[in-house]
Amino acid sequence: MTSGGTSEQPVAGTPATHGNRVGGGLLDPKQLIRSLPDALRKLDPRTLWRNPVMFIVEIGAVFTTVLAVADPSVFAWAITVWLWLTVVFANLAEAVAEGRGKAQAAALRKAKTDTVATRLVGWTPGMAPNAYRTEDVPAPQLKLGDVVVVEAGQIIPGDGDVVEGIASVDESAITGESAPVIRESGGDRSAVTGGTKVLSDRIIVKITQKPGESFIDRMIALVEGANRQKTPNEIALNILLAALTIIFLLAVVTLQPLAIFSKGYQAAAPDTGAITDAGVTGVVLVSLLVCLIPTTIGALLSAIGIAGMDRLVQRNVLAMSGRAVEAAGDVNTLLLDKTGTITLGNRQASEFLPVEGVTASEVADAAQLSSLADETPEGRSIVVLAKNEFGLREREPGLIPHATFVPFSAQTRMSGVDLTPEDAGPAQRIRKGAAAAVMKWVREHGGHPTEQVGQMVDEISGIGGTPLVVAEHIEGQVARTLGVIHLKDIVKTGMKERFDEMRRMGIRTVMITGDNPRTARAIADEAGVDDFLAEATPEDKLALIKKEQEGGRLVAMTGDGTNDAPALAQADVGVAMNTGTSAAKEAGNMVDLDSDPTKLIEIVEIGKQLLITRGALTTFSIANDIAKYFAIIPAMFAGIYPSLDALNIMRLHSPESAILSAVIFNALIIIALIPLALRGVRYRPASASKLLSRNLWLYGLGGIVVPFIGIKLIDLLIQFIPGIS
Ligand SMILES: Nc1ncnc2c1ncn2[C@@H]1O[C@H](COP(=O)(O)OP(=O)(O)OP(=O)(O)O)[C@@H](O)[C@H]1O
Ligand SMILES: [K+]
Ligand SMILES: [Mg+2]
Repeated sequence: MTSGGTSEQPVAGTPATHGNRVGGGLLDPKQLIRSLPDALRKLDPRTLWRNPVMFIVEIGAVFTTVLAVADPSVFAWAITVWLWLTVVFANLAEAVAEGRGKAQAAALRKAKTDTVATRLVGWTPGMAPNAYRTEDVPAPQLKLGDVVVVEAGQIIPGDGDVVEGIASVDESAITGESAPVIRESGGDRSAVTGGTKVLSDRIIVKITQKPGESFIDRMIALVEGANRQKTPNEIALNILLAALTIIFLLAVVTLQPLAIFSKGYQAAAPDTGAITDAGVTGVVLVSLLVCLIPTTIGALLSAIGIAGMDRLVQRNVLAMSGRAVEAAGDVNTLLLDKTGTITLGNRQASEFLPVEGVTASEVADAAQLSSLADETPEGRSIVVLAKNEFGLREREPGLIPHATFVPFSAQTRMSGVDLTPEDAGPAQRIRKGAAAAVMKWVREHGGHPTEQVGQMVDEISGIGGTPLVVAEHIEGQVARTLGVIHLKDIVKTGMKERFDEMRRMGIRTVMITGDNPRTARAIADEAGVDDFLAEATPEDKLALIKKEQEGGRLVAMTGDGTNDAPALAQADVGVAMNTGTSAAKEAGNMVDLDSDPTKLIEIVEIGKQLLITRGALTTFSIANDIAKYFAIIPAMFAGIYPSLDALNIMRLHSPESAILSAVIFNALIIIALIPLALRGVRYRPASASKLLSRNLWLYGLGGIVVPFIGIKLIDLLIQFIPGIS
């Protein structure tokens, strides 16, 4: 059932005009307060142990609480309070990061209204509307493989693929984009999402979701961070942080005999709040430990990961795994398919070119006949052009007796029809498709494609068009080519600039297409990709990805078709277009709701930003801890070894105030860095080594200088607290 291909099809790639939830540089204090209950809940050791650094701080806080109760002092209680605050601040970072997805989850839940579906019983493709029965079932009861009909004004009851018809659909419930999109059977724009609304026409949809596993369900879980798992990189960093924690634990423990020995050796030295004849007090030991272990990055690590995912959601990209986001940051090669990705994708027939001895009308007639059951946009456009230019009637496929339609496949790269006339005349077979495929078919049936066909094919290819050769084989004769159909497709605007940007980021772009090498070259040149692969079958795409992945290189791929699915699954970053087929969406590890293939540039940027932010804050955290070491130790021991006084460059008020200041600074720096962790370090295209050295300087040096200033300022303030010596 062809509904005509003349409908205006919106251009994929219009960026979503989502509400700006990013916020400015500063953290809204209200956000902190709102997330406080969640942060307190996260104090539960059963959840906190997953974060080894903060878990140690919590154990330390429990320990100093016991000590402060047993032997109360202003100092002991002040330290205890600030240790607990350290853990709460860390939890707060994570809770705030998670909280940002909550509003969106609530909006998505609203889209999950329970509709009633009209299920078709005994339906087969091409069946007339009165040949099957319908029944009403509640949407949640739909099973995988059920077929439903959805008409204008109705909500689509579940995720699926359009198997018949074409409709405009309002997907704003999931994309936030109010412009309607076209969903149609046959092509690469067949997937529909439950909860979206059909605005016009009528479509038959085959349900592809299992009950309770809808796209919206998964989206909700995703934006809420419900099933977020640590990525391998995060786990590795956590192990490193845990190892550092153990090293510092040992360092602090060995400090004790040193302190006892020193105190005995320098018998004349007075007791201080930090060191007595019994050695360093428990409270001070814990404080030292907490200051030295990498609490800053330990507190912010998880928030950085969640924020990275969230930044993608804000760009209308759903990443199914954190690992994919990280991989995006390290991508070396980007593979894009041609039709619908680099070009607009509504390849339309524009001309029927006959070979000598054949009329254009004859080519049109054969082309139309062979396309009657062709549900691809190309096939439909051929039927429409033949009708408009030659007045050929649209023929219902069911009305032609003894016709067997041969559907298009990416492997054969042709489609057509086999006709057996009723009057027992010779059988006729018509094929149309990629030049190489059809010419091979002609030769296999005794024919010889003329040179003229080759010239026409080259001419169309040379200007970036897709030539479809039309051929016929009548029983008892040799096959012959009738002519060529010119399919026109347009390269999307702004592609060259985007690919230039990719090149600056160090990413190689490769276009892959099932089209012939000439067309491929013309489009590749116009779009400005680095390389291309033509006449690619799905297997070729997969093989290319595997080859690119050799030696540990990471490959990203965008695609929308079922024939892209194997490649999407193999790619390290597989971005499926939301408009694509369900198979493509299942295979990839990201879905772009805007169906904009150049979105990969932003995805790569966000991935890089995530990696850079994590690296920068790790550098800052470790530099920070080293600085604290030099702030506290001289202050502690200066009373015992007056000669150490030369090292005591910070001139802190007393050992006690030095330690308390360091603990307070250690806690406050977490809060101060939450906005940076959530927003991410700024990223501009540059080589990886340049970025690395720049960040080492900035965050390494900053990490050393900032605590000196911060601790000094806090020390100046707290010396006035009564009870602090
Ligand atoms: N409906 C059709 N009937 C016959 N031949 C077709 C049809 N659609 C496309 N073709 C031919 O088959 C070739 C391969 O199609 P395929 O969909 O695999 O790749 P493509 O659309 O050209 O490129 P891409 O991989 O970028 O989508 C096309 O280049 C075209 O020559
Ligand atoms: K620390
Ligand atoms: Mg295609």
